[in-house]
Amino acid sequence: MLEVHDLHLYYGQRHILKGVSFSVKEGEILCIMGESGSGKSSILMSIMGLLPKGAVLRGSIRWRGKELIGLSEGEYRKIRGREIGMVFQEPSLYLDPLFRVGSQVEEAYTVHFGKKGARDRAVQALKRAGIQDAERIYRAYPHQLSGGLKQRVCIAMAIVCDPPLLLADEPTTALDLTVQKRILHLLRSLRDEGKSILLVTHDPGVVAECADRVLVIKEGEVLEEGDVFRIFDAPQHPYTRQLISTS
Ligand SMILES: Nc1ncnc2c1ncn2[C@@H]1O[C@H](COP(=O)(O)OP(=O)(O)OP(=O)(O)O)[C@@H](O)[C@H]1O
Repeated sequence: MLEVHDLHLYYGQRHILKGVSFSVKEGEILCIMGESGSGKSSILMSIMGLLPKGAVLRGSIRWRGKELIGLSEGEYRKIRGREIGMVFQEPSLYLDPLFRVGSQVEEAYTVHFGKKGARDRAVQALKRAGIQDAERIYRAYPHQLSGGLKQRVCIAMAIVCDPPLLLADEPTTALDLTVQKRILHLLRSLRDEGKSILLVTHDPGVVAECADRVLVIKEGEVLEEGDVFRIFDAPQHPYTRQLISTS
Protein backbone atom coordinates (compact mmCIF):
# COMPACT_ATOMS: atom_id res chain seq x y z
CA MET A 1 0.00 0.00 0.00
CA LEU A 2 2.99 2.30 0.55
CA GLU A 3 5.91 1.94 -1.82
CA VAL A 4 9.05 3.96 -1.35
CA HIS A 5 11.55 3.69 -4.16
CA ASP A 6 15.09 5.04 -4.42
CA LEU A 7 14.46 7.92 -2.03
CA HIS A 8 17.18 10.56 -1.83
CA LEU A 9 17.05 13.50 0.54
CA TYR A 10 19.45 16.41 0.59
CA TYR A 11 19.78 19.22 3.10
CA GLY A 12 22.01 21.59 1.18
CA GLN A 13 25.23 19.71 0.48
CA ARG A 14 24.35 16.95 2.93
CA HIS A 15 23.05 13.74 1.41
CA ILE A 16 20.80 12.36 4.16
CA LEU A 17 18.85 9.53 2.50
CA LYS A 18 20.81 7.60 -0.11
CA GLY A 19 18.44 5.56 -2.22
CA VAL A 20 16.07 4.13 0.39
CA SER A 21 13.51 1.63 -0.92
CA PHE A 22 10.91 -0.40 0.95
CA SER A 23 7.22 -1.10 1.01
CA VAL A 24 4.61 -1.42 3.73
CA LYS A 25 2.00 -4.09 3.18
CA GLU A 26 -1.54 -4.21 4.42
CA GLY A 27 -1.94 -5.29 8.06
CA GLU A 28 1.73 -5.43 8.97
CA ILE A 29 4.09 -3.59 11.29
CA LEU A 30 7.29 -2.63 9.52
CA CYS A 31 9.97 -1.32 11.85
CA ILE A 32 12.81 0.83 10.62
CA MET A 33 15.66 0.27 13.04
CA GLY A 34 18.80 2.36 13.16
CA GLU A 35 20.82 4.51 15.50
CA SER A 36 20.24 8.19 16.10
CA GLY A 37 20.97 10.31 13.03
CA SER A 38 20.54 7.45 10.53
CA GLY A 39 17.64 9.23 8.84
CA LYS A 40 14.61 7.48 10.34
CA SER A 41 12.59 10.58 11.14
CA SER A 42 13.53 12.04 7.77
CA ILE A 43 11.87 9.08 6.06
CA LEU A 44 8.61 9.65 7.95
CA MET A 45 8.70 13.41 7.32
CA SER A 46 9.31 12.74 3.63
CA ILE A 47 6.24 10.50 3.49
CA MET A 48 4.09 13.05 5.29
CA GLY A 49 5.30 15.97 3.17
CA LEU A 50 6.57 17.72 6.29
CA LEU A 51 10.20 18.31 5.40
CA PRO A 52 11.63 21.71 6.26
CA LYS A 53 12.02 24.31 3.54
CA GLY A 54 15.17 23.85 1.50
CA ALA A 55 15.15 20.06 1.72
CA VAL A 56 15.38 18.39 -1.69
CA LEU A 57 13.64 15.06 -2.15
CA ARG A 58 14.06 12.71 -5.12
CA GLY A 59 12.70 9.28 -5.91
CA SER A 60 9.21 7.98 -5.46
CA ILE A 61 6.71 7.54 -2.64
CA ARG A 62 3.57 5.86 -3.88
CA TRP A 63 0.58 5.68 -1.59
CA ARG A 64 -2.14 3.36 -2.91
CA GLY A 65 -0.73 3.89 -6.38
CA LYS A 66 -0.59 7.67 -6.12
CA GLU A 67 2.71 9.55 -6.19
CA LEU A 68 3.11 11.73 -3.10
CA ILE A 69 6.30 13.56 -4.01
CA GLY A 70 5.32 16.87 -5.56
CA LEU A 71 1.79 16.97 -4.13
CA SER A 72 0.51 20.40 -3.21
CA GLU A 73 0.08 21.30 0.46
CA GLY A 74 -3.70 21.26 -0.04
CA GLU A 75 -3.62 17.70 -1.38
CA TYR A 76 -1.33 16.60 1.43
CA ARG A 77 -3.71 18.02 4.03
CA LYS A 78 -6.42 15.70 2.75
CA ILE A 79 -4.14 12.71 3.26
CA ARG A 80 -2.65 13.57 6.66
CA GLY A 81 -4.80 12.22 9.43
CA ARG A 82 -7.43 10.83 7.14
CA GLU A 83 -5.38 8.35 5.12
CA ILE A 84 -2.11 8.35 7.03
CA GLY A 85 -2.01 9.03 10.76
CA MET A 86 1.06 9.91 12.76
CA VAL A 87 2.21 9.31 16.33
CA PHE A 88 5.27 11.07 17.74
CA GLN A 89 7.81 10.46 20.46
CA GLU A 90 6.83 13.14 22.92
CA PRO A 91 3.03 13.30 23.37
CA SER A 92 3.19 16.48 25.48
CA LEU A 93 4.44 18.43 22.48
CA TYR A 94 1.38 17.52 20.46
CA LEU A 95 -1.28 18.19 23.04
CA ASP A 96 -2.35 21.77 23.67
CA PRO A 97 -2.32 22.34 27.46
CA LEU A 98 -5.21 24.81 27.20
CA PHE A 99 -7.77 22.43 25.73
CA ARG A 100 -9.49 19.36 27.08
CA VAL A 101 -8.11 16.25 25.42
CA GLY A 102 -11.51 15.22 24.07
CA SER A 103 -11.87 18.41 22.09
CA GLN A 104 -8.42 17.87 20.59
CA VAL A 105 -9.28 14.36 19.45
CA GLU A 106 -12.58 15.70 18.13
CA GLU A 107 -10.78 18.45 16.22
CA ALA A 108 -8.64 15.85 14.43
CA TYR A 109 -11.89 14.35 13.14
CA THR A 110 -13.70 17.63 12.42
CA VAL A 111 -10.97 18.88 10.07
CA HIS A 112 -11.83 16.11 7.64
CA PHE A 113 -15.44 15.18 8.30
CA GLY A 114 -17.11 18.16 10.01
CA LYS A 115 -18.70 18.41 13.45
CA LYS A 116 -21.49 15.91 12.97
CA GLY A 117 -20.90 12.80 15.06
CA ALA A 118 -17.45 14.08 16.04
CA ARG A 119 -17.94 13.68 19.79
CA ASP A 120 -18.98 10.05 19.49
CA ARG A 121 -16.08 9.35 17.17
CA ALA A 122 -13.66 10.94 19.60
CA VAL A 123 -14.93 8.89 22.55
CA GLN A 124 -14.82 5.76 20.40
CA ALA A 125 -11.22 6.53 19.34
CA LEU A 126 -10.19 7.01 23.00
CA LYS A 127 -11.69 3.61 23.76
CA ARG A 128 -9.94 2.00 20.79
CA ALA A 129 -6.72 3.50 22.10
CA GLY A 130 -7.25 1.43 25.22
CA ILE A 131 -8.69 4.12 27.49
CA GLN A 132 -11.41 2.50 29.53
CA ASP A 133 -12.96 5.52 31.23
CA ALA A 134 -13.01 7.42 27.95
CA GLU A 135 -15.79 9.81 29.02
CA ARG A 136 -13.80 11.01 32.02
CA ILE A 137 -10.54 11.31 30.07
CA TYR A 138 -12.41 13.17 27.34
CA ARG A 139 -13.01 16.01 29.82
CA ALA A 140 -9.47 16.00 31.28
CA TYR A 141 -6.67 18.44 30.48
CA PRO A 142 -3.34 17.05 29.28
CA HIS A 143 -1.47 17.91 32.51
CA GLN A 144 -3.88 15.69 34.46
CA LEU A 145 -2.72 12.61 32.53
CA SER A 146 0.28 10.32 32.89
CA GLY A 147 2.76 9.97 30.01
CA GLY A 148 1.25 6.66 28.94
CA LEU A 149 -2.28 8.09 28.90
CA LYS A 150 -1.12 11.12 26.92
CA GLN A 151 0.39 8.80 24.33
CA ARG A 152 -2.88 6.88 24.17
CA VAL A 153 -4.68 10.18 23.56
CA CYS A 154 -2.23 10.94 20.72
CA ILE A 155 -2.91 7.50 19.28
CA ALA A 156 -6.64 8.24 19.55
CA MET A 157 -6.03 11.46 17.58
CA ALA A 158 -4.10 9.49 14.98
CA ILE A 159 -6.83 6.87 14.53
CA VAL A 160 -9.97 8.99 14.92
CA CYS A 161 -10.39 9.27 11.13
CA ASP A 162 -9.58 5.57 10.80
CA PRO A 163 -6.57 5.91 8.47
CA PRO A 164 -5.32 2.57 7.10
CA LEU A 165 -1.68 3.50 7.74
CA LEU A 166 -0.03 4.83 10.89
CA LEU A 167 3.47 6.26 11.02
CA ALA A 168 5.03 6.15 14.48
CA ASP A 169 8.27 7.94 15.35
CA GLU A 170 9.82 6.42 18.50
CA PRO A 171 6.33 6.30 20.07
CA THR A 172 7.47 4.68 23.31
CA THR A 173 10.91 6.19 23.88
CA ALA A 174 9.64 8.75 26.39
CA LEU A 175 7.76 6.13 28.43
CA ASP A 176 8.90 3.75 31.13
CA LEU A 177 9.21 0.08 30.35
CA THR A 178 5.85 -1.28 31.53
CA VAL A 179 3.93 1.55 29.86
CA GLN A 180 6.05 1.01 26.75
CA LYS A 181 4.96 -2.62 26.60
CA ARG A 182 1.30 -1.65 26.89
CA ILE A 183 1.56 0.89 24.09
CA LEU A 184 3.32 -1.65 21.85
CA HIS A 185 0.57 -4.12 22.69
CA LEU A 186 -1.96 -1.51 21.60
CA LEU A 187 -0.13 -1.00 18.28
CA ARG A 188 -0.19 -4.75 17.72
CA SER A 189 -3.92 -4.87 18.34
CA LEU A 190 -4.44 -2.05 15.84
CA ARG A 191 -2.40 -4.12 13.39
CA ASP A 192 -4.63 -7.11 14.16
CA GLU A 193 -7.62 -4.93 13.28
CA GLY A 194 -6.05 -4.51 9.83
CA LYS A 195 -4.04 -1.31 10.10
CA SER A 196 -0.55 -1.04 8.67
CA ILE A 197 2.07 0.55 10.86
CA LEU A 198 5.45 1.97 9.95
CA LEU A 199 7.37 2.44 13.17
CA VAL A 200 10.86 3.87 13.49
CA THR A 201 13.04 3.23 16.50
CA HIS A 202 16.63 2.92 17.65
CA ASP A 203 15.57 0.28 20.18
CA PRO A 204 15.86 -3.41 19.16
CA GLY A 205 13.69 -4.27 22.19
CA VAL A 206 10.81 -2.36 20.63
CA VAL A 207 11.41 -4.07 17.29
CA ALA A 208 11.43 -7.53 18.89
CA GLU A 209 8.23 -6.68 20.72
CA CYS A 210 6.12 -5.58 17.78
CA ALA A 211 7.65 -5.87 14.29
CA ASP A 212 6.53 -8.24 11.57
CA ARG A 213 9.29 -7.08 9.26
CA VAL A 214 12.39 -5.01 9.86
CA LEU A 215 14.43 -2.61 7.78
CA VAL A 216 17.88 -1.84 9.14
CA ILE A 217 19.18 1.58 8.20
CA LYS A 218 22.56 3.24 8.70
CA GLU A 219 23.63 6.68 7.54
CA GLY A 220 20.69 6.94 5.16
CA GLU A 221 21.16 3.54 3.54
CA VAL A 222 19.22 0.31 3.95
CA LEU A 223 21.59 -2.43 5.07
CA GLU A 224 19.16 -5.29 5.26
CA GLU A 225 15.50 -6.13 5.36
CA GLY A 226 13.63 -9.19 6.51
CA ASP A 227 11.18 -10.99 8.68
CA VAL A 228 11.69 -10.09 12.36
CA PHE A 229 12.67 -13.66 13.30
CA ARG A 230 15.25 -13.83 10.54
CA ILE A 231 16.76 -10.46 11.46
CA PHE A 232 17.15 -11.46 15.11
CA ASP A 233 18.12 -15.12 14.55
CA ALA A 234 20.42 -14.66 11.58
CA PRO A 235 21.42 -11.03 11.06
CA GLN A 236 23.35 -10.72 7.82
CA HIS A 237 25.11 -7.47 8.49
CA PRO A 238 27.66 -6.82 11.27
CA TYR A 239 25.90 -3.52 12.04
CA THR A 240 22.63 -5.36 12.68
CA ARG A 241 24.43 -7.82 14.94
CA GLN A 242 25.94 -4.92 16.86
CA LEU A 243 22.58 -3.13 17.19
CA ILE A 244 20.87 -6.27 18.46
CA SER A 245 23.61 -7.05 20.93
CA THR A 246 23.06 -3.68 22.62
CA SER A 247 19.49 -4.57 23.58
N1 LIG B 1 16.32 20.38 9.10
C1 LIG B 1 17.50 19.80 8.95
N2 LIG B 1 18.52 20.44 8.35
C2 LIG B 1 19.72 19.84 8.19
N3 LIG B 1 19.99 18.59 8.58
C3 LIG B 1 19.03 17.90 9.20
C4 LIG B 1 17.73 18.46 9.42
N4 LIG B 1 16.97 17.52 10.05
C5 LIG B 1 17.77 16.44 10.22
N5 LIG B 1 18.99 16.66 9.71
C6 LIG B 1 20.12 15.71 9.68
O1 LIG B 1 19.69 14.56 8.99
C7 LIG B 1 20.26 13.39 9.58
C8 LIG B 1 19.17 12.39 9.85
O2 LIG B 1 18.31 12.90 10.88
P1 LIG B 1 17.01 12.14 11.36
O3 LIG B 1 16.37 12.97 12.43
O4 LIG B 1 16.20 11.75 10.20
O5 LIG B 1 17.64 10.82 12.01
P2 LIG B 1 17.01 9.81 13.02
O6 LIG B 1 17.52 8.48 12.64
O7 LIG B 1 15.54 9.99 13.08
O8 LIG B 1 17.67 10.25 14.37
P3 LIG B 1 16.96 10.66 15.74
O9 LIG B 1 16.39 9.41 16.29
O10 LIG B 1 18.09 11.21 16.55
O11 LIG B 1 15.95 11.71 15.37
C9 LIG B 1 21.03 13.85 10.80
O12 LIG B 1 22.38 13.91 10.48
C10 LIG B 1 20.50 15.23 11.07
O13 LIG B 1 21.50 16.05 11.62
